Amino acid sequence: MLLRRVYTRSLNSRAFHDLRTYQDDPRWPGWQVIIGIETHAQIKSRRKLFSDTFTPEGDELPNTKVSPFDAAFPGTLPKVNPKCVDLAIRTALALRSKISMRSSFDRKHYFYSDQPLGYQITQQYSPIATHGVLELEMPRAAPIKVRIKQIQLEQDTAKSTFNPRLQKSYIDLNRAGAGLMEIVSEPDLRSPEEAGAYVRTLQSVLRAVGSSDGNMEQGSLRCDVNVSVNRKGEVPGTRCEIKNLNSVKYMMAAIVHEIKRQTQFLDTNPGATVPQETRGFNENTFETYRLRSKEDAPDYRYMPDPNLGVLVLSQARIDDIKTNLPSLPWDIRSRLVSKYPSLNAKEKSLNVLINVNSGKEIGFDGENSGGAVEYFEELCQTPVTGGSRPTVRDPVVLLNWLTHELLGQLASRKETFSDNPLSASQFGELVDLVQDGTITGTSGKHLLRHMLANPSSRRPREIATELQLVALTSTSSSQSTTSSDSSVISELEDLCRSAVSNLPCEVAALRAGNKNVLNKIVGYVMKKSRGRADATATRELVEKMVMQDGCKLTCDPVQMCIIEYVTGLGHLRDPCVPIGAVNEQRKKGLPPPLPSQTRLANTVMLAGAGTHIRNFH
Ligand SMILES: Nc1ncnc2c1ncn2[C@@H]1O[C@H](COP(=O)(O)OP(=O)(O)OP(=O)(O)O)[C@@H](O)[C@H]1O
Ligand SMILES: [Mg+2]
Ligand SMILES: [Mg+2]
Repeated sequence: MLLRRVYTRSLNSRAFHDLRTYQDDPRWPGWQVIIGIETHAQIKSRRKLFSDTFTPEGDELPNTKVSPFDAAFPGTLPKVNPKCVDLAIRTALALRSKISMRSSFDRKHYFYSDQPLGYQITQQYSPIATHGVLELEMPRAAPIKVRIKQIQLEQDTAKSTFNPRLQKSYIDLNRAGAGLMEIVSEPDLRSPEEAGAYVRTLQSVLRAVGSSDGNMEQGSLRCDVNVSVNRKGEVPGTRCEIKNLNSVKYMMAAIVHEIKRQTQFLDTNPGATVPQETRGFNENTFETYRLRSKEDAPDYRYMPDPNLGVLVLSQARIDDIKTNLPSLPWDIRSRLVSKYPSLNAKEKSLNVLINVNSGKEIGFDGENSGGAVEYFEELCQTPVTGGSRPTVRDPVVLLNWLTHELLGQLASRKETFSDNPLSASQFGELVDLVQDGTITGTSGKHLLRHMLANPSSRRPREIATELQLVALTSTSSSQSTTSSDSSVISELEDLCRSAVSNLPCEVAALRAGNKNVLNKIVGYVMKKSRGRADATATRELVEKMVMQDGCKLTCDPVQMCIIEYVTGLGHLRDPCVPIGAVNEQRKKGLPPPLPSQTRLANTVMLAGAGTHIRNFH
């Protein structure tokens, strides 16, 4: 009976074109662009959709994670994995969809070597969820609501690789039968940028609920993009579908090329419609190319899968999943911003934190502890370490250290947040040491590197002392008691004194009023102190030492001019030397020529005795 049911394709043709007001785009004036995206997300379930074989993680040998059912042995039967269903329900709830209490599976027939069964089991006609919404935050524009047409469960295919040298195709069945969710949007997107924002937002939702890695580079998220164009006020054009895009960048480039191709076609063929095609994208030329036309489109001969009954869900199961649904990115963001208003200006870093929290390397079957947001909140809630009175930590400083330094250093160690060996209390203390001036920012980074490489439960202050990272500072600029003891002060003074005597030209230029060279002198001290010197204290000390003789020119202006000239500081603008002559020497790798005595004398005369040399420049 069921087998005889005839299925017809039905495209949801709600009047989407009048949902959004037309906005002219200067890149293609007079044209409206309509985009709808089909996303295939690998479900992060420990086992496959219809067999109890483990889902491959990507690093196993080919054909080692295959059950007889995945290899389509006759007589084997599918059995729905409830974990995949639960994760699809989580996704549906996060996308505010209507969950179907009864859904069913169809066979979509096509014959290809990566499809051992000869058909894919999917939910084309009675999907697990429909009528969802995904809201996109757009920079400098109102948020956009994208309707989700449906979410369907389906099987992944095997992987085929072609060896052109041997002219052979290899099939790896590991991926065959792994669980996928196809998330189909309504055609509510109007530009490549909106399409990019849609995929990124969807990724963050999938990661937040733990239903998929959403990783395009590794193939756990793949997109088919449908694009059509129409002239302002006209009905939507025919869509072309660009298959299998594996990065947001390529997807946006494919859309741009497709818009240009379709508008050009309509301009040069008045009255014609764009032929409906399935297209591919060439990652080298950034162009789309024809794969097949509507006429050659396969007839999938959909039919209900007779081996799988109706998938019936209970309200209690849905309610239970809803109660335990992890926080969604936008809820986390608004909670953090309302708690710590200064974070409002740190949108990018907040996004990084929230994305990490959702965990790129999320656990199987939705076991996602995430934890980055929790870690951050613990940092913020703990008062500054060691103070006599409890002082509140600055959330902006903590967020910067967490997203830039901690995550950056973990990434350079090829590790992720879940590998972080520092407790919130250790990391917080490290930031406190930098904030109170006990160690410099550079030393803080060094200390962090050391603590990541040598995990222990030791306190950062103890390690900093052991590694001799305590900042070199002066009494006047020091805020911390520990760092202002006489030994560190005299060490800084010694370093500054040595800089002053080792950099005579820079010192002379500084005396002449060229404040820019101060950075060079401070840099010298920094280097010699291995980043321990406090920059402000060093600046103050150097200036004091250099200016001890007074800021006015004490030496002969001619001599000063030569010093400035020889050091190359500002010689390009030195009226003593013609620029052509300087460049000529430069090309030969030689120092600039000395000015003639007469020119020099004129220049010095122009400067006037006692005037700072910088006045020339
Ligand atoms: N005029 C249009 N312009 C751009 N996109 C459109 C237009 N009409 C529909 N779409 C989009 O095309 C997509 C159609 O996807 P759907 O899965 O329903 O069908 P399909 O592409 O025919 O099937 P398959 O899953 O086999 O690829 C949807 O994302 C929809 O929003
Ligand atoms: Mg589809
Ligand atoms: Mg499609």
